[in-house]
Amino acid sequence: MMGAGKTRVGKEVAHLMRLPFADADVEIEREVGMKIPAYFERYGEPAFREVEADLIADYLEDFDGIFSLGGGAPMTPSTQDALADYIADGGRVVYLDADPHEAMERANRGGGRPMLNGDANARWKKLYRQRDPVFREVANVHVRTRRQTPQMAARKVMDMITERTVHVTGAAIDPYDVVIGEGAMNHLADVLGDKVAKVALIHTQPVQRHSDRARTLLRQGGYDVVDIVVPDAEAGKTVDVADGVWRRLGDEGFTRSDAIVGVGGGAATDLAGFIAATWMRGIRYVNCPTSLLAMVDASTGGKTGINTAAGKNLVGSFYTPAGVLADTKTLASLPNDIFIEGLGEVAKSGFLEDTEILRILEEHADELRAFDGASFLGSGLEEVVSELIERTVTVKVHHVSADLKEKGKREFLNYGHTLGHAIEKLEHFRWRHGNAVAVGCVYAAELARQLGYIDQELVDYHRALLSSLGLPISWNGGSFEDVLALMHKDKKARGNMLRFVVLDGTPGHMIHLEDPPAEAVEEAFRRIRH
Ligand SMILES: NC(=O)c1ccc[n+]([C@@H]2O[C@H](COP(=O)([O-])OP(=O)(O)OC[C@H]3O[C@@H](n4cnc5c(N)ncnc54)[C@H](O)[C@@H]3O)[C@@H](O)[C@H]2O)c1
Ligand SMILES: O=C(O)C(=O)C[C@@H](O)[C@H](O)[C@H](O)COP(=O)(O)O
Repeated sequence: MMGAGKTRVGKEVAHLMRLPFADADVEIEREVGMKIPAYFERYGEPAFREVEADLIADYLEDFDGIFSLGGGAPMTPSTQDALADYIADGGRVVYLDADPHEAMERANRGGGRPMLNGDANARWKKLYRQRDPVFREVANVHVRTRRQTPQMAARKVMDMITERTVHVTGAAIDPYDVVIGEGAMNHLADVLGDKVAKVALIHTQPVQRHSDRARTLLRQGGYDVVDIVVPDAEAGKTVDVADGVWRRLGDEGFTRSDAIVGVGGGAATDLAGFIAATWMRGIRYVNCPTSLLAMVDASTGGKTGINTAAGKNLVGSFYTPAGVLADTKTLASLPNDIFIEGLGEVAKSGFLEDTEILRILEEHADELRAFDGASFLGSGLEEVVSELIERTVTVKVHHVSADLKEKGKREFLNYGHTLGHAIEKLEHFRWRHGNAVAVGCVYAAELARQLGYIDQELVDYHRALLSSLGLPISWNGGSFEDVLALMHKDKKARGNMLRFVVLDGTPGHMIHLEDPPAEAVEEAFRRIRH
């Protein structure tokens, strides 16, 4: 809208992002050789809109930078089409949604606006009623800037236009988005919506500073926040901890109009999702993953659960979140070893579907292995990691969308997990999940080679890639008998039949392997012991 600060904020964004800036009105005045009010006076609005639409079409084609449009421009149908094409090509169209009173006041102060001739405030309000729904429709980024300085608004715009979003949909899934980027957590209130009253913020102690931020955002959004700190890592994924949280929800009077927000690594988001799935048979929840592994895998797809004496993740439910906000700012506090662990699931997704992931991992192995949260934000590595998160989540979403309840295709996401979960259990969860999965992928590759599905070169490639990332490729813990017993309890097993997922030929081609010969299962195990 007029007075929203498009030029001022646009210039700030351009400055922050070191991009050129152009203002449609300034460019039109240059082109027609006169001021816009004079042009309106002489030729009328329709002629002006024509010039404007042509100029905008040219800029959308050729200009790489931040381009500020006049408030009336998106009302022209040809400009709406041009903006839709621009978005289809990956562009961002930002609706800068300012406080109406502030915008009106600014618009009047400037003067020289032909659209506000007469009673300026009444004209502004009328235009707002006409334009607001159109702006919402044509923009793919909606930035609310109430009570923000131009610098704050610019920072918010920059964060939001550099975000990546993966949309999740499919049979029996209420569609939701996985938003990846610095500041993604700012969407919390938008995702929870205005029907929710109370929010239980479930998190662990090591991510306190991130849950503090979530709490502030929730309170600003008008929610009543109940802070629930759970034991860290796998110690939080137990029935006793779940019981403690259920009691707390009962004491606080949580009903079906309330919600859960999970902040933390995969263990915390698995537990938070499980609580949401079970409390009153299901309430709304949003995940804010803070570890790489939780961002690329655990927070999305709706597998929620806890561990029991019988094994890892054996109790749980498929229960889809309302949204996932993977705020890369949180990675600044992530220790190096936990970051590297997350690369285990990233590599897994490369093997199973997206070979570009493997290429990126190879190219950036040294930087990834040396990850340091303190220097991560704003570094070149942040862009690489954001792309890896987006690609890995996309692989996950392909499988989840096609098969939420894991009847077939989704099982491919379990590459490396049949042995991986057994290792975790036998190591009493002192081994991190992603590390166990890395060894599990080498095991699955060895098994596939035993049975002639892949060649030695691909097995060697597994070892070379995973170790270049700092991931383990062998395990010398429990006995084969112990491992075998646990692999029989894997959720892919049927009756007494072991089932695995393995590669067939090359990365990107997964198959189910049912009841493989016992000698091959054991020989592959021998080969991961060094
Ligand atoms: N539901 C699923 O689809 C799915 C998928 C993959 C893994 N998982 C589960 O996820 C868990 C593994 O997740 P994980 O690797 O995140 O482990 P985790 O949750 O145990 O987190 C590892 C450690 O990192 C800390 N941490 C997390 N983010 C941090 C941050 N930004 N700064 C500082 N410390 C931080 C945690 O508090 C914890 O101490 C396992 O339980 C696994 O079974 C679930
Ligand atoms: O989402 C899935 O499906 C997966 O299998 C993803 C795995 O990477 C993840 O570790 C999951 O938690 C494993 O689930 P489980 O059913 O084998 O416990």
